Amino acid sequence: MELSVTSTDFATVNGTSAFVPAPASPYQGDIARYWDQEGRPVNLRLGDVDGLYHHHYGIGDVDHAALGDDRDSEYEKRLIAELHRLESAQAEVLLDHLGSIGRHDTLVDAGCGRGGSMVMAHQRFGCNVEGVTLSAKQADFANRRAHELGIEDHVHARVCNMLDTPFDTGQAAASWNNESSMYVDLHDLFAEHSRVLGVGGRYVTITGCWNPRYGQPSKWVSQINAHFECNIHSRREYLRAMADNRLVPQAVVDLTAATLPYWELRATSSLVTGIEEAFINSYKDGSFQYLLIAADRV
Ligand SMILES: C[S@@+](CC[C@H](N)C(=O)[O-])C[C@H]1O[C@@H](n2cnc3c(N)ncnc32)[C@H](O)[C@@H]1O
Ligand SMILES: CC(C)=CCC/C(C)=C/COP(=O)(O)OP(=O)(O)O
Ligand SMILES: [Mg+2]
Repeated sequence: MELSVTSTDFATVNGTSAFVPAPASPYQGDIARYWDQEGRPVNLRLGDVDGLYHHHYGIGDVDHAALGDDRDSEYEKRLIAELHRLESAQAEVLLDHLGSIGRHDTLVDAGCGRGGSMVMAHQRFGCNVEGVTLSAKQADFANRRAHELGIEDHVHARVCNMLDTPFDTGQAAASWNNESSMYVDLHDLFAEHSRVLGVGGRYVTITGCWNPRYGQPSKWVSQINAHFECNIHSRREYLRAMADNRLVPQAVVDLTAATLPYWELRATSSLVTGIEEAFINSYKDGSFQYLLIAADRV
C-alpha cells in the first residue's frame, strides 16, 4: 500500500519536523488551525501564575479577602490569580470524580489543550496520562511543560482525533473531556471512550450544554457556538449518547450556579474577550447549563 503524504502531514515543532496526521474532515482542519493560532492573554497570563495552562472555565466562590478592595497597581495581578485558582478548582472537581486511580493506571484526556489537567492528574495519582488534541502547537506546548516538570515519562500529548485514537481497547482506567465535547458527534465520541475504557472504568465530562427545558438553543448559545466554531449539544443528547454506548451516569452535577462568580469576576477584568455576556446571560436565563457528568463503563 502506498502511503499518501500531503503537505499537511508535517509541522515544524521545536525547530524539527514532526509528523502530524491529516485532519479527518475539513471542520477538524479548521479547529486545528483555530487552536494552533490561539494565544489569548486570558489563557496565557492565567497559566503563567503557576505553569498549569487551562482552556476551561472556573467554579467556586470568589475569595474577596484574597482579591482585596483596593484597585491598586497589584489588583489586576490578584484578579488573574483568582480566576486561575477557580479554573484549577474546576479541574480538581473533575479529577475528584475519576474514582480510585493507581499509579500504574493510564488515563486519557480527550481534547487536552495545553495539558493543565493532565499535569494535575499525574500530580494527584502518580499515573500515566495520555492526551490528544487536534493542535500540534498545543501538543508541543503540553509536552514541553511535561519535560520542564520532569514528568515526560508519565504525561504525553499527541496530535490525534479523539474519535479515532491509537489506544488499546480497555487500556484506560478513566478518561475525560473537559470542555472539548462540543467539537464532535457525541455518539462517535462515546463509542470511542467506551472502547478505550476497561469495564468498570470511569468517564467524566465537564461541559456547557443547552437546556432542553428552555426549548432550543438560545441566541446566546448560538453566539457561543459562533465565537468558538463549536456545536454545543443539549443535556438530552449527552445522556442519550452515553446510554447508547454503555456509559451509565453515576453523577450528574449542575455547576451553573458555581461558575457564575467566575464569569462575573472575569467580566470586570482587563482580559475580557467579549464572550462574557453570552455566558452570563445564558446561564441566568436557563438556556445553558454548566454540567459535570460522571459515568461508569459497564
Ligand atoms: C476548549 S479546549 C479544552 C482543553 C482542555 N481540555 C482543558 O481543559 O484545558 C478544546 C480542546 O479540544 C480539542 N479538540 C477538539 N476537537 C477534537 C478532536 N476531534 N480530537 C481531538 N481533540 C479535539 C482542541 O484541540 C482543544 O485542545
Ligand atoms: C463551555 C463551553 C461552551 C466551552 C467551549 C469550549 C471552549 C472554547 C472552552 C474554553 O476555552 P478557552 O479557555 O480557550 O476560552 P477563553 O479564551 O474564553 O478563556
Ligand atoms: Mg480560558
